[in-house]
Amino acid sequence: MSNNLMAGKRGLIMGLANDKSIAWGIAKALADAGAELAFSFQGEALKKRVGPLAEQLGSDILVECDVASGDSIQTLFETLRTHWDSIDFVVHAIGFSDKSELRGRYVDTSRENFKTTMDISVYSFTAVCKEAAAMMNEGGSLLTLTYYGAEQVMPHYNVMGVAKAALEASVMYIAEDLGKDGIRCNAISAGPIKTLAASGIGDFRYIMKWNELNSPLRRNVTQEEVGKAALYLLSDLGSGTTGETLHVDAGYHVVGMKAVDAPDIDVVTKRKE
Ligand SMILES: NC(=O)c1ccc[n+]([C@@H]2O[C@H](COP(=O)([O-])OP(=O)(O)OC[C@H]3O[C@@H](n4cnc5c(N)ncnc54)[C@H](O)[C@@H]3O)[C@@H](O)[C@H]2O)c1
Repeated sequence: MSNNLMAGKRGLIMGLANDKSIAWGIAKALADAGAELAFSFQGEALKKRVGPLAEQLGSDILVECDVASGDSIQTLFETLRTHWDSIDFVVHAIGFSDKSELRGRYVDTSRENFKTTMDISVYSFTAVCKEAAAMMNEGGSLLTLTYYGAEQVMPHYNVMGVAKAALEASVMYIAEDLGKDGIRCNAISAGPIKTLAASGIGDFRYIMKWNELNSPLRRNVTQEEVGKAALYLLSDLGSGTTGETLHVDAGYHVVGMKAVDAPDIDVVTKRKE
């Protein structure tokens, strides 16, 4: 399904860990639409995974960046400037929390993990947007990834839910700050997808099954579907949209109660095992 929606556009993908990452679904859709891509990766250990994937999409700009460090974010953009004069888009597909706190009660969250979760999952997007905007012209587009746990309580999502609520609020404030320069800022609220980060969330299989049985489309979404929505928000198709959190969740966010045709989840789980 190739198209030219991103022809002539250059952008940075942050948060690619492997071919299950949401960032991979987005990167593929953008490359397919003609975008030129650069990738950042968290640490040396990930380089050997991210390198071959970037190569598959014709990219040879690979820069290490740990978003916990302001210097590292600055170095990333300085390095990008040595390759490109300007940038058209950034995808921020990064989140982190201590997985021992992604189960049990939110009320037990430690101060230390609260701060780390907010720093990596929320502040980093703001810091990245500031650096990216300085390299962007009118028409620039910034995108982050969020989850429904920001709006409603989801089992085990705990402090990540609080962080995603803050991230969605950041999207609105960034949209206002940068809108005057013709730069847009949006989020995609993706339904549950089996990735490395998701495997840290308690009972994730149960959450996936519940969504599959109860979302209006009666299935889960794929990385590719998130990629298509990202293409809309990052290309000129989305030129009138900013400050938005777009749900790509098979419609799950509109549901208020278990579907009448959804079987009892315990029965399903037992039948599978
Ligand atoms: N998988 C889901 O069900 C789901 C649903 C909605 C939203 N999201 C969000 O999508 C985004 C991408 O996650 P994913 O599910 O693709 O998992 P993933 O594990 O593939 O990606 C998470 C990425 O975050 C990066 N990261 C973590 N700490 C970092 C740091 N300090 N510096 C730089 N990078 C760091 C990791 O290196 C990894 O590449 C996250 O924000 C996640 O919360 C995921």
